[in-house]
Amino acid sequence: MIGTIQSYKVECGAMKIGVVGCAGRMGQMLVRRIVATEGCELAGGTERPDGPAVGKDIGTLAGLDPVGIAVIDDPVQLFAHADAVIDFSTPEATERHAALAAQARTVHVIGTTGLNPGQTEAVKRASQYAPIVHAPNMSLGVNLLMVLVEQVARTLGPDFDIEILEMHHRHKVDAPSGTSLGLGRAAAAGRGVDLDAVSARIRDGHTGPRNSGDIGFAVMRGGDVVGDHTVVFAGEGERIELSHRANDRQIYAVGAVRAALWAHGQHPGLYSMRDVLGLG
Ligand SMILES: NC(=O)C1=CN([C@@H]2O[C@H](COP(=O)(O)OP(=O)(O)OC[C@H]3O[C@@H](n4cnc5c(N)ncnc54)[C@H](OP(=O)(O)O)[C@@H]3O)[C@@H](O)[C@H]2O)C=CC1
Ligand SMILES: O=C(O)C1=N[C@H](C(=O)O)C[C@H](O)C1
Repeated sequence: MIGTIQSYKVECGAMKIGVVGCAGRMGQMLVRRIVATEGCELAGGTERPDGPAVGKDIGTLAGLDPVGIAVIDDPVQLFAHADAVIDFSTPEATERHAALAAQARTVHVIGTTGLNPGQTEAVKRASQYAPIVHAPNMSLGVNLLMVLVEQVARTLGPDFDIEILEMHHRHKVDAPSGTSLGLGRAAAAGRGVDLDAVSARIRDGHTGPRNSGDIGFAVMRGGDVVGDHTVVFAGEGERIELSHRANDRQIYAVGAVRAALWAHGQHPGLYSMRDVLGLG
């Protein structure tokens, strides 16, 4: 185990927010956002044991001036010390972190995607003891898109086929994206069906015609694309497309810090960005 926690004070009485996976693409964004946000104080950050960032200054890693806090590899310390911990890491790490949040009664904001059903269930169990915000996408735009998709799916009904397309950068490891699956759940809710019963995630070879009522997914990976999502409603003679394009990861960090501030003082429970943003 390396390092100890010593907060970087922004202002007295500020909310102490820690970042697990603080050297990652999102981790660095989050560190910058916390330091820049009034009412927040950077509580520290972790990386996995033996990770190359352990022991380095968190601020320097995020492209800031040094903040005098070294990256540690012990999440127990971080969860005990922080008021909230933001987690954009891996499904395995997130499952362990949720148990620590429950133990320490610390707010846990989870952006990690690709959790399997067991890991999702573990997060749900942990939320009996701590406020947890879990969302596959923290941006205002995407969460609004989810509301619109549900409304459009409800209005159009089954005559319109629903297909969900996404493109992400070459480093992304899970597919379809958590956001695509969230959009699929929104469309399924609009239609009053269970997504698992209607989702078509792989098409290859002689597939036969499209099953009526399916919600289809298509995935592209390449370059440095931050995150593009389109929901297509294809009918006879016309097509509606609802799209969101992310140009900057900052939108996710803004949402995650907002979620941490919102969840502070909430009762234990599992919350979504719809709760945070008041989108119903
Ligand atoms: N909800 C949302 O709005 C968004 C969600 N995401 C999701 O966030 C997750 C992370 O994405 P991204 O930042 O691009 O990925 P990165 O791989 O860049 O970052 C993840 C970081 O977590 C670290 N990590 C791995 N295991 C542990 C551990 N046990 N303890 C602490 N840190 C650990 C990784 O270290 P190492 O590389 O050494 O393994 C890495 O630095 C993905 O699931 C992605 O889909 C992304 C953007 C927006
Ligand atoms: O890995 C990413 O980058 C992103 N992941 C999230 C997802 O899986 O939906 C959110 C966003 O699209 C970026």
